[in-house]
Amino acid sequence: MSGLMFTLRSSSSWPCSRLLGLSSLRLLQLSRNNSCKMSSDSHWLSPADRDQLVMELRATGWVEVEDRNAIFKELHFKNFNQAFGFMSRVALQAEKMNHHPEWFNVYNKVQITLTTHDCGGLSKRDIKMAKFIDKIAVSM
Ligand SMILES: C[C@H](O)[C@H](O)[C@H]1CNC2=NC(N)=NC(=O)C2=N1
Repeated sequence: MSGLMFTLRSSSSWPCSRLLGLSSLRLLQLSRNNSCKMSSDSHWLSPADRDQLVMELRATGWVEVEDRNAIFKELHFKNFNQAFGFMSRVALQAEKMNHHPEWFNVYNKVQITLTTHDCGGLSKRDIKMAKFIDKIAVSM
């Protein structure tokens, strides 16, 4: 079924989102989810796939972020050199995938949060990046 396409002309006092009864955040989420699902590489995760894959990542120390559709892990290395070397490897992979972590480093610790901003939540890219991170971390 083709989507209903229409143009809303907002009056000076009523922005479009109010006319639809939708908050602007919800509109943003809907548009992002659509762009994620419609993206040519279809990285969108079904709820069932998401739950299964996140459960597998829990086994290697990933946890779900409470108020976000994201996953988090804290990694510890022998020293800063090793931590930074790890981050360099992940950075190259992030550029290759065009998918970048949210991360924080202090000395030998690296805290990583993965989510797909274009989708407003987890996508297959996050799973792929998490598995890459786990692989590199054990090789350091
Ligand atoms: C313009 C650029 O391609 C996009 O912003 C890419 C870059 N890296 C990204 N990284 C992550 N984690 N999520 C994204 O949606 C994303 N989008």
